[in-house]
Amino acid sequence: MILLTPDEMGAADRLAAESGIDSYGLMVKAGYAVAASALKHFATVRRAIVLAGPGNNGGDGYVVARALAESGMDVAIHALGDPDKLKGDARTARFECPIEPQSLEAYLPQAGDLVIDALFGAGLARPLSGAVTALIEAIGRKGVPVLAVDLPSGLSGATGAPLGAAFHATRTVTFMAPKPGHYLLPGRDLCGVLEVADIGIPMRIVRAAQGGKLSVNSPALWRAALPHSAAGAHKFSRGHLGVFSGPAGKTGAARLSAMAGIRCGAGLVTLAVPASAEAEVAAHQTAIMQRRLDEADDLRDWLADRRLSAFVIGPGFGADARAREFVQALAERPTVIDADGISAFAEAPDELFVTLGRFAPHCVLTPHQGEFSRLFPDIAADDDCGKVEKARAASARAHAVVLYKGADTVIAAPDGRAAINANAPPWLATAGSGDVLAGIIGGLLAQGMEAFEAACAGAFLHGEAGSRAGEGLTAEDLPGHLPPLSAFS
Ligand SMILES: NC(=O)C1=CN([C@@H]2O[C@H](COP(=O)(O)OP(=O)(O)OC[C@H]3O[C@@H](n4cnc5c(N)ncnc54)[C@H](OP(=O)(O)O)[C@@H]3O)[C@@H](O)[C@H]2O)[C@H](O)CC1
Ligand SMILES: [K+]
Repeated sequence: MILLTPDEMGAADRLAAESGIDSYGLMVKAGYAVAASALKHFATVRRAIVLAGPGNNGGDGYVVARALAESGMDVAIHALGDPDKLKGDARTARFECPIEPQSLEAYLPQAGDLVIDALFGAGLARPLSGAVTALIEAIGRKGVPVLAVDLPSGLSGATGAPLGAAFHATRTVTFMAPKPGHYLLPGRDLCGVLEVADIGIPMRIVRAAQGGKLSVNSPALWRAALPHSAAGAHKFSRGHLGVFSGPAGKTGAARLSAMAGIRCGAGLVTLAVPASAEAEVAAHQTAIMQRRLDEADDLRDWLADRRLSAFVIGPGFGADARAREFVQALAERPTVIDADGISAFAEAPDELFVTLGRFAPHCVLTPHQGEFSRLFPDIAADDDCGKVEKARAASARAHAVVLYKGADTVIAAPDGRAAINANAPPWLATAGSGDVLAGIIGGLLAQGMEAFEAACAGAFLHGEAGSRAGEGLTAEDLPGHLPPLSAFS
């Protein structure tokens, strides 16, 4: 599913106008779509209160008010600012609406109301005023449901972060394509249930306006890149994944990665284990192979085996000089660099970026927020930048695919492609869950998938496994609940 930033949506509007599509017609369709949603989902409310802002979002609100009044609903409009100053389509909408707007201050929220939030949408430019903030709080205290037009007012459609206060909507109706702010947190929560209404801008125009190659993560993005298992495939033709274990007492994380890698189809998985942990790992594994590997020299010997097609390093490994040395040796081949593999470079991130820059972008970095801040402190601290832009900037700098974890995981490639993952159930945030994710991606890389597609597919499969395992899952449950890849091809 395509995502458009508010700027790209503006470009789509302009392209639509240039191709002769009437912009007021779009506003009317937008308003009627919101009214239809109100009638369908809030049938029992006593009256609808349209809060209308000074721009085209407000214009949509006047159309909603007219449409609801035509259907027999009791409707009032409360306008922010002077309605006589409305311009263009919003002015037309105001004068085609038979209901005279009252002031915003005159609205006192009552139980039984439905608030239609048409204050600000794509044009929000600064935090909401104190008066609007107080009204949002009063509406919240009364428990009045809110249906937001395009975006809950106060929320940035670009970043998913509120500029100050913002409405917490019950539902949001947006137009043509969702915006990043509908999927990134906390925006996703502030939107409530999201509806996308077709207001008649042709898809060719929507696509032409989409500069940034951003989508919601779904099988459509990576289905064609999935490894297909030919009936007679030899185990080596399905790839060989190497996973690096930590020392004795710290082997669980790598074992989880290894299990996930074999479950998602890698032909062979070998755990590379320091001598101190050999007995511990051997006591746990059956299908996974094991190899003693202590020093970087042992690693270089192992790398002479060209059939090793991908690696996972980081889970439980230890964030030390040895981790740096291993990552530097592994970067020539597709490798998932997770956890300690990332933190090991906290003092010298450029060392990692220079190493990764020597090769094609076939590695995947999987930082959570803390690890991201360690590796990209300046990008992490840029409050003007949303999570998508942060992941993109990090990916370009690191010459690797970056999977920036969280309940709204973002995957970005150095060429600008990006996807927001939205299928993770809340209970997926549990100890060891990230180790499983690293193993899934490693398993897909080992089977020859490109890094961006493997990371997107990995995040999606991880979310699916979490949903299938259900609430109360532990990370051990996840590999066994991975759907077969054939379910998506
Ligand atoms: N194709 C579509 O998606 C269509 C969308 N429509 C709707 O149009 C809005 C976007 O309309 P726009 O006029 O660009 O922007 P807004 O209505 O969201 O807001 C702009 C006005 O608000 C003022 N502003 C901004 N922030 C604040 C604030 N914090 N406090 C007070 N005033 C604010 C801004 O004033 P400036 O001084 O900054 O210029 C503008 O006056 C989109 O969201 C859809 O709902 C079309 O109707 C149909 C096609
Ligand atoms: K709004």
